[in-house]
Amino acid sequence: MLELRDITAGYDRRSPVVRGVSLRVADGEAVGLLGPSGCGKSTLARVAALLHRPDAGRVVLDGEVARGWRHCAPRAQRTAYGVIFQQPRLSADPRLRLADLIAEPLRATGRGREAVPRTGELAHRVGLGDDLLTRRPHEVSDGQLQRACLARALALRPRWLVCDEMTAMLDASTTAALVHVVEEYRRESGAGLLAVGHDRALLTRWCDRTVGWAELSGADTD
Ligand SMILES: Nc1ncnc2c1ncn2[C@@H]1O[C@H](COP(=O)(O)OP(=O)(O)OP(=O)(O)O)[C@@H](O)[C@H]1O
Repeated sequence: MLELRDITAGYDRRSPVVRGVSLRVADGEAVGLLGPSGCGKSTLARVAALLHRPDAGRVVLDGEVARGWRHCAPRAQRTAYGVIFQQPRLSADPRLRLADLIAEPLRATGRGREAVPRTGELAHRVGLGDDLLTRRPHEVSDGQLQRACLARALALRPRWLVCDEMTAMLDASTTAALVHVVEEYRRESGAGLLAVGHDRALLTRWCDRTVGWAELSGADTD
């Protein structure tokens, strides 16, 4: 279970963007979080993935209260997540070839020896041809780079996926392909999913249930 308990978070303690929000994602469940632009969905998603320390409240991951954030999170908790953001160019090191980008989490956790076979397998899973793996981010399209970012997110076989507007920049066929990859992975691994977005039709189709920001926060938006 991934639990967000009474989370207050933001960038200025005097005016938090997330106020007293609670949300649970059960093991293996896919929850869609809908809300208008700027309401705080990404901030909450980053808190859920231990990437942003909340001002108040708790994140409880598989029964354990999270006490560290970003690089200070315990490795077992950090590596329990695969996170995919809206803009792949902001989350990809421009110097890395796609193969190295995909293998980054393996190398960072001392599993570099698995990198070559796993990279091939992951690239195949997300539909990236071998010819693209030697290119750098500026030499591929947004959709191709997002495929690589999804492969990277799956590299450590996470128990939880957090997709923050993963498909917002993509066309319909790439969107369908990436959602399919996530669902295929979830079927075989039992991973849970928190998918954030503002496309109601997509999230309703994709997730077991969707919740609106207003239901979480009592705000009158959504
Ligand atoms: N690093 C930051 N520093 C200061 N304010 C920020 C920062 N990131 C986001 N904000 C502000 O926090 C609020 C919530 O932003 P957030 O990105 O969480 O919203 P969102 O619901 O995900 O929006 P969108 O759907 O447009 O991505 C916005 O008003 C935004 O301007």
